[in-house]
Amino acid sequence: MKKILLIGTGGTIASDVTDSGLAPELTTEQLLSHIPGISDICGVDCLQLLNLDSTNMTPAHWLEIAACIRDHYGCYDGFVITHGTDTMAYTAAALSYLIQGSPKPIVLTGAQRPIGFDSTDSKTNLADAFRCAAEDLPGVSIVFNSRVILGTRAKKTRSKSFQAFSSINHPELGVLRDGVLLRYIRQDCREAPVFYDRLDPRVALLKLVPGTGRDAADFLLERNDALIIESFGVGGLPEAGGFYDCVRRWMEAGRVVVLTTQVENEGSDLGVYHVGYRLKSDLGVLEAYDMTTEAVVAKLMWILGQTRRREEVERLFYTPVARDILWPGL
Ligand SMILES: NC(=O)C[C@H](N)C(=O)O
Repeated sequence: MKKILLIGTGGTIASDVTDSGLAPELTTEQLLSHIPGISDICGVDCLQLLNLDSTNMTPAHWLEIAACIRDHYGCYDGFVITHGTDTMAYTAAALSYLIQGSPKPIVLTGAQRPIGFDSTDSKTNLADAFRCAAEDLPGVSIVFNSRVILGTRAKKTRSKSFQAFSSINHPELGVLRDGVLLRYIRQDCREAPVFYDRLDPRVALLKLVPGTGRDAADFLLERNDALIIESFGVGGLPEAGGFYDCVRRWMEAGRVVVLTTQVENEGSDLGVYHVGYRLKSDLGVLEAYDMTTEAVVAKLMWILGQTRRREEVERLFYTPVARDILWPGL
């Protein structure tokens, strides 16, 4: 029987009612006690790493989770991480860069309703996560509402209903039907994973609204090593307001600027319109293409944790990791 390590980090799944709203209180042992049939699926050891609402999760916590998996990697066949849904897609992306090519499953799950509630998605999601962790499902994925989503492609697209996550610009890896995993795609993996233990958290995100001027970009670029600008449509920057000068100046000062889009599906294509064309051809900004913003954030933190050399940053950014970027022109 497969041996799985359950790593608890908090979230709604582990939450209980308090005077000031739901808060994570349950331990991993208490979570497991809600899945009486678990011994038919796999053997489980419990490890309580954190107990946080995922709003409080930081890049330092991502490093802690990755280090925990590295420390226990040899002793288990797979890993289940219970996590809040609000920032689960960021953690899944971060783990995809911090633990590359894992032949063993690293499965994140959580819930929209606490495990102790009469109506809850917690039990199904947790049992399904164990089923997946005990299968041949390499790499980092999110198992939620009977779907398996690649760690680099997940996005929380519903704040309340059970179908909380979507797979963006990539098919789902599989589905669970009556507790059986039907795997559509098997992620590539190596014989042994490559672990990383450094991130640069100085990565900021600016979402444009019509009329946004350069002040906000200047403010963020002064204080960070990279800025992701979520612009409109296939991408571009407003021609009024000094954005081009702002980006040029900060790139000359060594900052990394990435253009992406606020549109959820199909990604950027900066060369199409005049408002985007020069950004690439003259200034050399990077563009996200079909990557999720969550993956861009985590990838930049991972890259800048290793190097500041411009050509190396660019090479790593456009090199696919766990199918995070699949733009045909690359
Ligand atoms: N459904 C959830 O888990 C939401 C919770 N606020 C969290 O992200 O920790």
